[in-house]
Amino acid sequence: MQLGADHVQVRVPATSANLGPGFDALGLALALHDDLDVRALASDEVVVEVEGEGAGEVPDDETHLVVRALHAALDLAGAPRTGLHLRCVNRIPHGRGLGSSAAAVVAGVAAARALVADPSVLDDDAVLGLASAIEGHPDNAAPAVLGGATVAWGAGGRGARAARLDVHPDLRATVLVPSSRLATSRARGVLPERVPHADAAFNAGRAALLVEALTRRPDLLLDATDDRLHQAYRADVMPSSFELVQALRSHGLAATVSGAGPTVLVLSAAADLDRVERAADELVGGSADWVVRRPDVDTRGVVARRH
Ligand SMILES: Nc1ncnc2c1ncn2[C@@H]1O[C@H](COP(=O)(O)OP(=O)(O)O)[C@@H](O)[C@H]1O
Ligand SMILES: N[C@@H](CCOP(=O)(O)O)C(=O)O
Repeated sequence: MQLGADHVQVRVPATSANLGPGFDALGLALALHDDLDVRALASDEVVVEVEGEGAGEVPDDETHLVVRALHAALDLAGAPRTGLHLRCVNRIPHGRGLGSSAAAVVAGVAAARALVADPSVLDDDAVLGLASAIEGHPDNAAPAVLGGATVAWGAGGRGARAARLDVHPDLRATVLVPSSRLATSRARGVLPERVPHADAAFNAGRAALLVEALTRRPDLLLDATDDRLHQAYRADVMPSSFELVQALRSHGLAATVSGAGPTVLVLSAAADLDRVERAADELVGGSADWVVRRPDVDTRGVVARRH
């Protein structure tokens, strides 16, 4: 397989995984994007420039996450690894539970798909499978690839799979992003090996209800986002986020920890945005530790175009 282009641009969304009860399964794409400009070089040199989130922190060589994913995708497509000039404009905050690492991996794989002569060898299933294998979380990778809301699952030897849901046009997302970071690996490390059967049953029902709430009945969001499988276990490593989720829920708002935290996500109907804003203002308004944002739902997923 040869390359079919030497210059591509990629836009990839942030994602919020779990959405409460859908641990490791449900996710939502948010219109907060990283932009990448990728040029294949004739030499095997790798040059990485980063502006915005992660600048001065992430590697600037072939160990950079985007480059690693791009090279792995070229390998999968049977295309030669190439030198690269990668320029990233990053807006997704790192280590906050908004899927920055999944976005980086999906962007790298999508860039490879746009670079190779025959993109069909890397269809959406292959992109999702490879991205999940590299990053480990199909619940983030799936909405980053497909946009909208997604249900992801591991299909044994067939790798990760996902179904896309069209979210209700009235669904709105508000994120309360703290200044502190929490590595996903740390937040996974505090989870128990086993959970009570009753809690598993509780979450199965709520996750099923959440599909209905996301797509047809936003009025059900408060009940549908309740969870017993991960957030309480993680409270000690993100006490402020856990308290904030509880306080928002006591106001009747569908708040959850976003991904592995510490960002807090509030899902609501458009008509309830004023209530969300007032509660956020009451709870974190004026605090230098929290930024409140209201990204649209991203319906496209990753987009890559050749130049
Ligand atoms: N755009 C990016 N480019 C390079 N590395 C990235 C990028 N985004 C995330 N990473 C890596 O992933 C780490 C964050 O991953 P993780 O702990 O899973 O948090 P998140 O919830 O943001 O995905 C960063 O510290 C960085 O090492
Ligand atoms: N299901 C995972 C999701 C991790 O998302 P991230 O955005 O925090 O990386 C988990 O809850 O561990």
